[in-house]
Amino acid sequence: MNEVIKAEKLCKTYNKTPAADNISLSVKRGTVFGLLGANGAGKSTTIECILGTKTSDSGTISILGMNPQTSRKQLFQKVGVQFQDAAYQDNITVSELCEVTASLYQDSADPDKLLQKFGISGKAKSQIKDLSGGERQRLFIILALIPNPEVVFLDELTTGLDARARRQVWNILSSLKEHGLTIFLTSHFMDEIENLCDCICILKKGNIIFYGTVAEAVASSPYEHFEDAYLWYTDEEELIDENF
Ligand SMILES: Nc1ncnc2c1ncn2[C@@H]1O[C@H](COP(=O)(O)OP(=O)(O)OP(=O)(O)O)[C@@H](O)[C@H]1O
Repeated sequence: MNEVIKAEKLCKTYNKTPAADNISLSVKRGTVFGLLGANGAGKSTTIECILGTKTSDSGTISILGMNPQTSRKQLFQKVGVQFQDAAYQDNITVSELCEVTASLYQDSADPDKLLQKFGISGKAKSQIKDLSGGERQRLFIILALIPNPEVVFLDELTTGLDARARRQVWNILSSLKEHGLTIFLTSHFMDEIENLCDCICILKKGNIIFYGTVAEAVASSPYEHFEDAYLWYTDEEELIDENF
């Protein structure tokens, strides 16, 4: 099956305000899909509806050919999710958390190898509360990869990582993609999007305002650089100008 994620006419409203308004998207196996938009544009809402952790008001969703609402157990084994601000017991160590996570899956990856790959094997015995922001962020990506997932959702992928760690994460994800992993990510860093994404979708107030490749986004804008084009699509440039 080539189409790993398919959402059609997805709608979700909070107190009569649409957070996702008629969202349709499709993600092919072994590709990286980037969902972009300013704070509050509707990215998390869309992801949560796709994952089935939020119920959409209308529309249809399928992941790996399954309905996320009715096939939660099967999907749990095949879908990895990186949580932001996940609430973990603070006095648990990195290796304990990895082991507990691995025990939930039938075919888990070796946590020690992942810790090594992401450069935090030296922190295996550290408690979660003692990790730096960047180390926590890397740990959250590792936890999402422990299920050996077919598709992984990475929310604000490298927020808090230093330049070297970001490059390292990009390289690891590119190599996992080469091995067939499908990646659905959000990020506020346009260099990251340019580097990783095969296809992007830009949201504004719950609506899709651009869908296609980074090159197409630039070509359909008055700008030469993707970040300028992105700000143009989202009107963030105007907001910045107004503030000065
Ligand atoms: N549970 C909720 N109840 C009411 N409004 C909500 C709820 N969750 C989100 N919203 C609103 O829906 C809109 C979309 O929020 P969402 O979290 O999906 O945006 P986002 O693009 O993920 O933002 P960010 O980049 O800041 O994480 C926002 O206006 C937000 O305030």
